[in-house]
Amino acid sequence: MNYATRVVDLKKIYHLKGETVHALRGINFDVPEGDYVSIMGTSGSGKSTLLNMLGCLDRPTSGQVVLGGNDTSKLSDDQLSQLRASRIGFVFQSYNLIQQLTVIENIEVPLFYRGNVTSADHKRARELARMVGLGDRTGHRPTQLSGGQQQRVAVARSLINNPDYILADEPTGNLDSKTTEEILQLFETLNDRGRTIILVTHEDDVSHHAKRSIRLMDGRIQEDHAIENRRSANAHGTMDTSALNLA
Ligand SMILES: Nc1ncnc2c1ncn2[C@@H]1O[C@H](COP(=O)(O)OP(=O)(O)OP(=O)(O)O)[C@@H](O)[C@H]1O
Repeated sequence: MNYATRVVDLKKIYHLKGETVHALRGINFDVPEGDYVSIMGTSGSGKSTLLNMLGCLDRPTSGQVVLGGNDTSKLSDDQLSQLRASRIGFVFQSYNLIQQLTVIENIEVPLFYRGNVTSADHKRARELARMVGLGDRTGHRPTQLSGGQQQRVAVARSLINNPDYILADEPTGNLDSKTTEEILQLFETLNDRGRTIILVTHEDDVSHHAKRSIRLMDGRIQEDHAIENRRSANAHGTMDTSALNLA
């Protein structure tokens, strides 16, 4: 089996004003390619800390995050940034788009970390814009878009480098219920097409769209199980995903 990522005995200790905080106390799990995992847990259980490790944004105190066969703990900061830019797609609650850039330019942002942008890249960015239903908005700037449309730009941006997985941090936290369904439909369709998704949420409704749920408690995995009676967002979605096979 091929794995998008493997997490081995991951520990993170913070030292703050003489106090020691065990944020992660030995986390183990594998994410096979094509999985759709939701990570849940109460406030302070370690979700953000784990997300930072999965996104190679911070280093563990001990243990490993293995990404595409690379033990990330052995990489330099530069190698880690390179890996992050090329192998992980990020979607954040607050979209994190650049206000001065158009839809297409925002989708292309991760390419600049990689180096030159080719005409094939421009074509792919346009295909991704179309895929998320924004083919007629490519010249718009974020302020001219609704929250749901901005999040669609972020999803397209997360795919531009063909990442090993999409890491989504409360991606629907700022959206109303109808738009939440649209974004979840998009994730579902992406996952149906083989994309691996790891999503952090505190909402049961959102979690139930995933295939698998990992629940953290006090820095440990409390539960890791397949989701029965998965909820499908398709019934409510209005997004044109016909171009997905181009991605
Ligand atoms: N930079 C830091 N320095 C010190 N302690 C930290 C730091 N970041 C997190 N912690 C502590 O680590 C523990 C886990 O925090 P974390 O932010 O990972 O939890 P969380 O599950 O994401 O919480 P929330 O849902 O509230 O965002 C908490 O006790 C927190 O106070």
